[in-house]
Amino acid sequence: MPGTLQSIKYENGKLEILNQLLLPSKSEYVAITGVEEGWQAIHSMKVRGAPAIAMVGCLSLAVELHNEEQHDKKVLRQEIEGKLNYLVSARPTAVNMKIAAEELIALANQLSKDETVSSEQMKEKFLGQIEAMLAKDLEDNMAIGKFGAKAIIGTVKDTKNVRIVTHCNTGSLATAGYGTALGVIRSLHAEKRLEHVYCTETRPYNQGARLTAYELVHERIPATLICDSMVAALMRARTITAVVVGADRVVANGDTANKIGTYQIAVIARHHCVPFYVAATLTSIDFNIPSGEHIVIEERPECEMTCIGDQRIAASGISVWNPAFDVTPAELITGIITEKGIFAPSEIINLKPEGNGPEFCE
Ligand SMILES: CSC[C@@H](O)[C@@H](O)C(=O)COP(=O)(O)O
Repeated sequence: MPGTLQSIKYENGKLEILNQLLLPSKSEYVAITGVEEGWQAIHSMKVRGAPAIAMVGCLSLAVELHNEEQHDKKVLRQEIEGKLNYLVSARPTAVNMKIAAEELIALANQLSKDETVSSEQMKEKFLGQIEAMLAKDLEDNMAIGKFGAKAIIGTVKDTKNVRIVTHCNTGSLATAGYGTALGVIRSLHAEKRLEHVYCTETRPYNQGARLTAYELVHERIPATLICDSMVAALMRARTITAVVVGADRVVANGDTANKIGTYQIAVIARHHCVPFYVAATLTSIDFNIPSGEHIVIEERPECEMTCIGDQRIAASGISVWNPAFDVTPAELITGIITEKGIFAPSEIINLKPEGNGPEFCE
């Protein structure tokens, strides 16, 4: 079993990512030497998971800027804006890259107007900001882990241990480290309150079977893999304390886009009276979108469903619908676990920073 869970390595203008297409059988890093390779790595899913996508995108720009000399601040500003907007286009559903791009473009605008800042200083401050994002994501994930574990432990009597269901991959591989939903599971395990975690395969791309299972085995967390279609049977057969999943985009009314299959798990959880939590950093919240029906859902190639590796498993000639994400409506979500604490979906709007985005009414 390969020995590392660090998906992103960055130092001094050098970026390497763990090629997640090869996991779990091979642990191989690939160098990303600029924005074009960053875009390709995101698009081809060598790196995936909303926070990791944003970090690799921004760091691929950092690599390019690090290695170039630019004496004109206006040209630098234009280059930054153009390349960040290009990176946003690599995958449509996760919002983190878009939010990071907006923040960095605002910083570039401000620095380019500031006459006390030279082009070299502008570049340095800009690169410093990108590097700080990596550290902040890790810190935020640890806070999510603590808040989530405390809330879930609070729902059980005495010192009873908990059983969790999770979907897709939200761990170290999808973030700067530790993870969001998987961070909550890690924290429960660290506090010795986790009896067992059930991770779904996450058809058709199998992030659960390939990546989450890999992380859980690596961390020696007691875990069992199930097919996505087994969640209802599991909830009937065993007492499940809570479901915890991640998010690619949380919108203003608390509706949440996440990996395809999340919605059906939320429906099943409601039927079985199992609390359903979404764990996400504030960088996954899109206040500009009023409700889930407006979220653009990425559709992936047919072959991801019809084949396993090179082997075709579906009857040839059958048509295929392969949306990569679905939307869980706010009313099925018990709480959204963030680095600032746990909020009901209806409270998410209160986290909106002053002046961020248009006002809308529903
Ligand atoms: C902390 S990662 C949260 C989500 O991005 C994750 O659950 C997910 O849906 C990832 O989808 P992917 O298609 O693998 O990028």
